[in-house]
Amino acid sequence: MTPPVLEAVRLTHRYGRHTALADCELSLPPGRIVGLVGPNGAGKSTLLNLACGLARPTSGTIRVLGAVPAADPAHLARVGFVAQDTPVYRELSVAEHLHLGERLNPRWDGDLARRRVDRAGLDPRQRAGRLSGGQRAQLALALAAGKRPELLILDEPAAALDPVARATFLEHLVESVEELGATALLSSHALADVEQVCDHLVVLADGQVQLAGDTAELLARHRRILLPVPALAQLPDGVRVIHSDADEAIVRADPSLLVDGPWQPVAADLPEVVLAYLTAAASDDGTAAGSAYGRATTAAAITTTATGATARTTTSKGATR
Ligand SMILES: Nc1ncnc2c1ncn2[C@@H]1O[C@H](COP(=O)(O)OP(=O)(O)OP(=O)(O)O)[C@@H](O)[C@H]1O
Repeated sequence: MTPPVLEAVRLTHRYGRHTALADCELSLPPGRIVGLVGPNGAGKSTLLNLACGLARPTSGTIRVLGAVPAADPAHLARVGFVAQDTPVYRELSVAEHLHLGERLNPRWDGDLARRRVDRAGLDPRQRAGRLSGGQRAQLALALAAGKRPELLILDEPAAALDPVARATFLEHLVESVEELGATALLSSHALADVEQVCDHLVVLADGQVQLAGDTAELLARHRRILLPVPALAQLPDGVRVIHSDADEAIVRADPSLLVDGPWQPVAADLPEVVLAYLTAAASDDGTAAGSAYGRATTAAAITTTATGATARTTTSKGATR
């Protein structure tokens, strides 16, 4: 069996008394574009920082490409990281960034980095401080790709971009990952982006993994069922209601279990499945996230369209896990 690119076992990280990740179990297969989604404060950046070796677990373990993250310079060279807000050196030109990349990275592929810069239409003489947000993100992506990483980690790289810049960035990201033959792990609040480019999904909430798997498989295992509420009680064993409201539910089940009954199963899309898990997680705990306020912010923090329109969301009534 191919070894996982990232493996977390009982991974826990605390900031003082605050637990950001609690006993996380995760195993990411290679060759995927993995979407990491969850509301604000879910622990996404913490997980990505641990994967890059920028932080150490409080307890439990995380292994990346078979070793402790940032175990040595050779391991560091195998992981590319695009941090939140895609930081660059404002005073340096695009060409100087590429030169710096060459000086700092033993596996540097100057041709690839230049090709990415050309493809993004960046002027090598332009200072990074004068680039637009979209151009800065493209430069950060070119620099990360130039390392020829086996794992490319990106923390909400497109969050501040307008819809066109975001679509272009995602297109270039997919091209880069294909060219490198790498795995990418990408955190995002935009479910439409994740639906568009990711073939593996991790849903994180309350510092724990709520759902993980290849998107095609997850969609095959979930259905939206339209039903009169009393019919919930008639669902056969093996059907797990993730979330329900007055007249419909998102369930996890082998579709063959749903063939007979007073319900009507229809395909669920990725945003519907994600929102069902997040709403269920928000209503399960006793924190602000479980309150009406928490549910509202959960839904608002997760947008489903590239233009930021908020998804149809449901109440948490009747959720079972
Ligand atoms: N340096 C820190 N010191 C104390 N608490 C922190 C620190 N960094 C993060 N936290 C807390 O840990 C939790 C997880 O934060 P994290 O940034 O990992 O979440 P996130 O899912 O990336 O959120 P967002 O989507 O808002 O970026 C939050 O409650 C946050 O307030």
